[in-house]
Amino acid sequence: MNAHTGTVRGKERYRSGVMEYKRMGYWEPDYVPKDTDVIALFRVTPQEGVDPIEASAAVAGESSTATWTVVWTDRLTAAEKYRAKCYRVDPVPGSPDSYFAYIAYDLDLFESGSIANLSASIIGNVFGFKPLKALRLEDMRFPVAYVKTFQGPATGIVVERERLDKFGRPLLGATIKPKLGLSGRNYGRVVYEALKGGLDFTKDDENINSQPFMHWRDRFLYCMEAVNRAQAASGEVKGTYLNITAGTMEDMYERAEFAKELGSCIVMIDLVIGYTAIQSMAKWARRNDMILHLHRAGHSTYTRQKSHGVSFRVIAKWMRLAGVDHIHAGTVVGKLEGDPNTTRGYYDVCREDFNPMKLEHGLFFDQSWASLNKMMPVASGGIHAGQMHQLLDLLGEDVVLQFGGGTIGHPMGIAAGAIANRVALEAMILARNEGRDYVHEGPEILARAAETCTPLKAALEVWKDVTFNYQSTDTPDFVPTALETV
Ligand SMILES: O=C(COP(=O)(O)O)[C@H](O)[C@H](O)COP(=O)(O)O
Ligand SMILES: [Mg+2]
Repeated sequence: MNAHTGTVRGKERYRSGVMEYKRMGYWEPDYVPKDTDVIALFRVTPQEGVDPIEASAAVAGESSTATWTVVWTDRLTAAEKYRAKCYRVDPVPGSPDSYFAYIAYDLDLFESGSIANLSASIIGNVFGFKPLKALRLEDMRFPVAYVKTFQGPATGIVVERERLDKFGRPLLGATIKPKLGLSGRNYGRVVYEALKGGLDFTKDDENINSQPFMHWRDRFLYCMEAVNRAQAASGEVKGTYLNITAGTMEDMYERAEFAKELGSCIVMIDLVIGYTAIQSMAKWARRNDMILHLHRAGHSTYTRQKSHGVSFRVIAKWMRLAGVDHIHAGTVVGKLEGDPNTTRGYYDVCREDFNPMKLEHGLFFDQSWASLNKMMPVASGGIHAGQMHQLLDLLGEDVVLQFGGGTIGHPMGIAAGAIANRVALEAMILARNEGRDYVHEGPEILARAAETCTPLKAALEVWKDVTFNYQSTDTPDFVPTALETV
């Protein structure tokens, strides 16, 4: 036995019976993670009376090689290597019942290029484990050797901008509303008005697939007619995310092929199709020069609560590996959950070559992306033209700003809604480029632009009081404090 860790070794280790996970070798406080290890950080809330170290070692055990009892067949394997090692357990600041457990996994535990395999290990069983009251996967660090086994975003931000011929500003989009019920022809009219008015993209909603009121082929045909007409009218490249989500892979491929045949530059999938389907579509998108938009439909069922589930930063990392080009990543100011600091961390995962550890943004590890393409984050959900200065400040330039209600709900019509958003954006970009303090002067810059743009004036008037100021549920655990000097 190792006196320091309590790990049992030799013949005793494999005596039949039940042994604590920490004694079986899943707790190794002296372990220094290798550059090639995958690392996972869990927020562990043990049941009352359960030792946090044992609870964390159990997570390491059950997410790698262990079961509830000693098995002699371990001896037929390189068990010491394959065992995941919990090497650090820290109390969570301000939360006396939970602990951050750092667990290292040898690279050989994972199949190359498979999110399904990775997630089956890391989140496969452990979330239902009885000694734990709750468990959350907060963050992961992937070694370069593993990152390189994935394709990464099919197109990437740089090539997307080149294909669209749009530079130096965020892209503008809109989700077609109402979400359900429009016929193909009326749907196409909304797309046309929004694109002709000045948006770059329109988008199917997450639950628009092929319903009795509008079969998918009708939607694709009318939408692409709208795109082509709007391109001709504006002289700009336009796109509409045709949602190819369907009940089977065969149906998805059929829809994707039809979108391509009609000349679409972009297709869309929902997160609910599953990791393997997402990776298949990313490969299809790469082969077919298509931008791949991902709507994170369903994510809040497991990402929103801090004590249990999977942080969206982990989903964002998995999706960059899996190879989507666009990912919904939050708006901060809109109608859906999004703490500014936590959201900033997601955006960094999408857009940086290298993420330095930044606890105040929820990033627990340095992460190199090894030249994988960057993902374009998409800000969508309850945003409007009056927030343009905040959106530019909080989310930056490489982002799609998507105004669904904030385009289609405009009192003067859909095209006017699009004009309002485009003029607000261009006024703000101009102010930024002129070096003005556009964050503080934002309302004034918008009001000035509205003097010569009636649609913007109407948008500012109708949505002037709309804010969504609620408490965030997913805030970082660490805040920077000023260093005291004497
Ligand atoms: O339909 C919308 C937004 O419509 P609107 O612009 O009218 O509010 C999107 O599905 C949500 O933004 C998704 O949320 P998230 O982007 O956070 O995943
Ligand atoms: Mg939606």
